[in-house]
Amino acid sequence: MESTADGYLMSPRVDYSLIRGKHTMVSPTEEQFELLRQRLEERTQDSRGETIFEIGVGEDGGDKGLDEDDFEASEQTLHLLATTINADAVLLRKKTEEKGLTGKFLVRKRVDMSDFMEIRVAVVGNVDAGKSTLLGVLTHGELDNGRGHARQRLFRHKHEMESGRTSSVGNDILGFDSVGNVVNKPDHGTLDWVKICEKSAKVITFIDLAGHERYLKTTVFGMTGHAPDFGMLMIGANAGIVGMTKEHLGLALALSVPVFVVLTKIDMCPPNVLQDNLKLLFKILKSQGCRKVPVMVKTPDEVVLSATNFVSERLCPIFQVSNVTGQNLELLKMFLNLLTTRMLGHDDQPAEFQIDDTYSVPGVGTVVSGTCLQGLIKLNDTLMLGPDPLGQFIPIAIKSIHRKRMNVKEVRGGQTASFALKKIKRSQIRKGMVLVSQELKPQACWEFEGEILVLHHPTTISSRYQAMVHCGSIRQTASILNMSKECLRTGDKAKVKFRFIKHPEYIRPGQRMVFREGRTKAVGTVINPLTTSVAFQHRPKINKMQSRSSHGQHNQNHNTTNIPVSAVAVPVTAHPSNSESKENIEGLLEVSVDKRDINKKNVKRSAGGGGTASNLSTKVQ
Ligand SMILES: Nc1nc2c(ncn2[C@@H]2O[C@H](COP(=O)(O)OP(=O)(O)OP(=O)(O)O)[C@@H](O)[C@H]2O)c(=O)[nH]1
Repeated sequence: MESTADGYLMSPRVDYSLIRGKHTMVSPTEEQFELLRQRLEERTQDSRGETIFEIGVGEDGGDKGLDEDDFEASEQTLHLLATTINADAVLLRKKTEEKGLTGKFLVRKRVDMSDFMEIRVAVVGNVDAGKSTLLGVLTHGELDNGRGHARQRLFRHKHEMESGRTSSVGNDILGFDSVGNVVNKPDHGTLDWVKICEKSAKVITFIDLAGHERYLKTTVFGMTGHAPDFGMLMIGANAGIVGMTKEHLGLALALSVPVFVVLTKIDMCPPNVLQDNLKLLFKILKSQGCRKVPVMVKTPDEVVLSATNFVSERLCPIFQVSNVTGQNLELLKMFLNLLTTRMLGHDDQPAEFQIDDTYSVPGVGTVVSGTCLQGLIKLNDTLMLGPDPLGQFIPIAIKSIHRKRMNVKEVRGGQTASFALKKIKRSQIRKGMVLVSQELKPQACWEFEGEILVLHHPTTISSRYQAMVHCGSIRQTASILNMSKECLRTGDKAKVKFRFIKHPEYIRPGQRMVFREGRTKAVGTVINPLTTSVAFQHRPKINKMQSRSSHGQHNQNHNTTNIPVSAVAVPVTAHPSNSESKENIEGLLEVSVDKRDINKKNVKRSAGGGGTASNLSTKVQ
C-alpha cells in the first residue's frame, strides 16, 4: 500500500495519481473531485471520524505553498468536499512557506445524536496540583477563585446510581461538536451528560485519579482497568515535582500511556520558582528512563503540531495554565479537541468487554460497566460472561446499553458502556470478569507467564512472593510459582509464572500488567495464559507462614515446571522491559524510585540482606 506525504495509507484499489499536485484543489475536474472525496472519506474512516487535511502541500514532492487566490479556492473545495461526506472542515493553522500559503484543517464527521467519538484521559498528579479545579473549570466554563471555588462545581458521580454508570474513580466529561466548540452548558451548576453526548462529535472523559499515596491502588486500577488513551500529569507550578508526581509518571510510562503535562497556578508562581521547576521537569522527561521529548506549547501552531504528533509516545507536550486567570486554557482545550483515540476498534473481531464495576439498579436490575476492547456489541446480543470461581462462562443477554448515561443500540471497540443484564444477580459478577463473544470460546486461567521488570523493591523478590496483579480490570493477589532467576531486585527483569490465589481470570497474551504490594512495584506483559488443565483446579492453599520463611526454601512444595523461556514468543511492545537496555531501565527507576530507597536497599544488600522475612510479606490489599 502506498502512503501520502503526510503518512496516510492510500487504498491500493484507487489510483490517486491525478490528485497529487498541490494545485489539484484549486479547480479540480469532476474526476479529480470524486477522487479527492474518496480520499477524504477513507482518511476520516481510518482515524475513526476525523482527519487533519493539509492544503498547499502536494504529494509529488514539489515546493509547498499557494498564492492567496489559489489558497482560497482550495479552501472552498475542501469545504465542499467535507459537506459531501457529511463533515465539517475547520482551519487550524495557516502558514506562509517559501512559495506561498499552506493550511491545516480539521475535517470531522458530523455524527447523529446517539454517536460520538470517545477519548479517555487519566488525570494524575500530586495532591493540590489543581486536578479537580482544572476539571471544574474545563467542564463548567467558569474560572476558579484560587480558594477551591471551581472544584465545588464539579459534578461528582461517586455514589450515584443513575443508570448504573458510576465509579469509585471520578469521571467528568467535556464534549466538542463537529467544528470543535465546547458543548458543555451547565444548568444551575449541573451538567446533563445526555445533552452533552447528543451535541458532541467527540467526548473527552477525564478519569480523575486520586493524588494521595493512600489511594495508589485506585490510581493503578484507573490506569489499567479504565484503558485510558492518554495521561494528563498535573503539576502545581509553585510546588513542582513533589509527592506522587514521579510515581504517577512512572506508572504511565510503564503502561505505555502517552503523557502530557499541565502546570497549574502559574498566576501565583514566582518566575524563578517556575523556571527551576520547569528545568527539573525537562531533566526528568529527557532522562534515560523516560526518553521523552518535552515540548512547551505556547501557541495555536504548537498545539496543532504537538496534537498531531502526539500519537508517538516520545513527545510530551507541556502546558502552563492558570485556573484563576484562564491563561492558556484555550490552548489546552484546543489540544484536547484534537486528540484521537489510540484504540483501534477492530469492529470485525469477536467482541471483548472488560467489566470494571457492577451495580444493582432499582427497576433495572444488574448493571455492569466497563470498556469494549474490540468488536461490536449490540442490544439483545448474547455474550459469554465469566469466569466464575470455577472458571466457567455462561451465556447472558444484553438488555440495554448506555454510553455516558445515554441509551444506545450498540457499542464498539474503544468505547465504554454499561449494560443491563438479564437473569443474573449482582453478587454473581465481579470486577475483572469479561463479556465476550461465544466465537472466542473463552477459557479461564489460574496461572500465567509474564515478563516483568522490578521498578522497586526494598530487598529481593523470590518464589512464593505474593502481591496484587493489576491487568486490565483484574485486581487479584497472585503468588509467584517460579521464575527465570533465583531472586529479583530493583531493576531486574525476569520471566515469571504466577498463580492467582482466589479465582481464575480471563487474560490475554500481550496485556500490560502491574504487580505491586505497598511500594513494591513490578511492571510487565502477559506472555502466556495457561488455560488448559489448570483452569478447573481448586485454589491452592498458600501457607502464609511458609511464604514468609527465608527465600532459598522456595519452590519446594510448588509446581516446579520451569518456564519455557526459549519457547515463548515475547510480544513486541514499546515498553523498556522488552526493548531497552539496562541503562535505560535505570533511568526509569530514577522516575519511580526514591533515592532514599535505593540507599536503603544498598545498605541491606551490603549487610547480606535479601530474602528476609519482611520482604516476603503476603498482605492482601
Ligand atoms: N491561584 C491558583 N489557585 C489554583 C489554581 N488551580 C487550583 N488552585 C487552587 O489550589 C487548590 C487545590 O486545588 P485542587 O483542585 O483541589 O487540587 P487537586 O489536585 O484536585 O487535589 P486532590 O483532589 O486533593 O488530589 C484549590 O484551593 C484551588 O482553588 C490556579 O491555577 N491558580
